[in-house]
Amino acid sequence: MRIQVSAPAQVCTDIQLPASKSISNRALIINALAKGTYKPENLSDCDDTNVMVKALASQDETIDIMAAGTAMRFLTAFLSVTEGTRVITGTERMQQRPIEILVNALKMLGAEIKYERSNGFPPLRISGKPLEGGAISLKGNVSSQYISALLMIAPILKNGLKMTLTGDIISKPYINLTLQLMKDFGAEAEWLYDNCIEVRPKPYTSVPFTVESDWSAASYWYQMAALAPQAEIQLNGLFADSYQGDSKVAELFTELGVETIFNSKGALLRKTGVCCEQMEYNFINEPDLTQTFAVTCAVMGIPFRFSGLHTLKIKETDRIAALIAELSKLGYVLKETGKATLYWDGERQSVSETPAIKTYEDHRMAMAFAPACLRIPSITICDPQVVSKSYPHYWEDLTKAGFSIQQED
Ligand SMILES: O=C(O)C1=C[C@@H](OP(=O)(O)O)[C@@H](O)[C@H](O)C1
Ligand SMILES: C=C(OP(=O)(O)O)C(=O)O
Repeated sequence: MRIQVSAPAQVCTDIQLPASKSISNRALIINALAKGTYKPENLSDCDDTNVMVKALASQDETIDIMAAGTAMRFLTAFLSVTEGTRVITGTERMQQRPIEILVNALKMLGAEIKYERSNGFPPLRISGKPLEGGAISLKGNVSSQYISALLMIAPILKNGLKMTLTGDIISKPYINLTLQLMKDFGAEAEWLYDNCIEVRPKPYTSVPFTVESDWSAASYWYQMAALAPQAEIQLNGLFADSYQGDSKVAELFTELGVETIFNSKGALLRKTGVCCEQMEYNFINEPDLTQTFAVTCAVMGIPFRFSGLHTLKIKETDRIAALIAELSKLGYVLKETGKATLYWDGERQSVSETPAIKTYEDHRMAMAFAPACLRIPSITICDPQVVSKSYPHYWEDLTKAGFSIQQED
């Protein structure tokens, strides 16, 4: 299926964003480990959270988490300390996303995990049992989800956990998000040094918990505010003092002419008309914002240099290759250096007459490219249903904001 998206003359709207899937999935795991009496409130209704809810409720031998990286990694650790033998699997792409660093760390702690197909990749067969804990060391430069997964089970390990991370730590705000939620549920967990975290053996306590709106989802509305000739967008459920690292988007978009005014309902986005001439940023802490900024800058004609993109190749798709391929259809020639950097120096080429943007089973490709129609007559997005991974009502929200969405054959 494909849709053709075209833009309204201005974007003035009030949007209830989806809840954060990162927070939802952490709250669900921690609440299960706390044997919680309260159910976390305002859970996301996206695919990645739905698979987690289902996995935690089901007694089936096989758990299919589809495309949800957090569910795969968090449940691998959770099942290692939960009685019973289960097989955990996911989509074809999930079976290509590495998990060896996490599996090896869990095995060092005594876990029983076997690869069902290829070494280093899901599906996994896990036989859960109580683990002792202790000191481990693992790479911190591949996915922070491995670290979050280990941290969340640490309070219930007999000796707690002392974790040393090697290499440059990537996606650190997500590790801090995990520590924050753990503490909200009564855990004692702290950074001891820049590369070492200690978690005491102290069981979680069940507490009422409400999930915030998703700042990564908010980024597409910032994009619309930057690209629209006129815009005033109210995003509900966001907080200035957020748990999420992607709240950095508010500061970053000031460079692209959007200011944020926090109010009792959330954040109000307004145009300032003041933009930078070029943008340089290291996305090591906010990898999920890269597509938003690459598309926005290109379409605004702002050359950019984005570094710290090591992890983009192992996400829902190779996001660097996908950005280069799809932005070329809109006439922008992006280049990649060997050093995990993607840049655009202003080079243009002829535009496809009817650009149809492929989404490669990646929700963020669909969500980041659709707003480009604010600067071109219309854009076609292939397989638009991918947005359900994190933002199921994205197209409904665009329609509410005045965009026209036509299904193509
Ligand atoms: O812990 C999390 O909730 C996430 C961590 C990040 O992954 P990496 O740590 O693999 O970069 C991010 O890209 C993902 O969307 C969500
Ligand atoms: C990378 C992402 O998700 P995950 O790794 O959890 O599949 C994402 O949502 O952009």
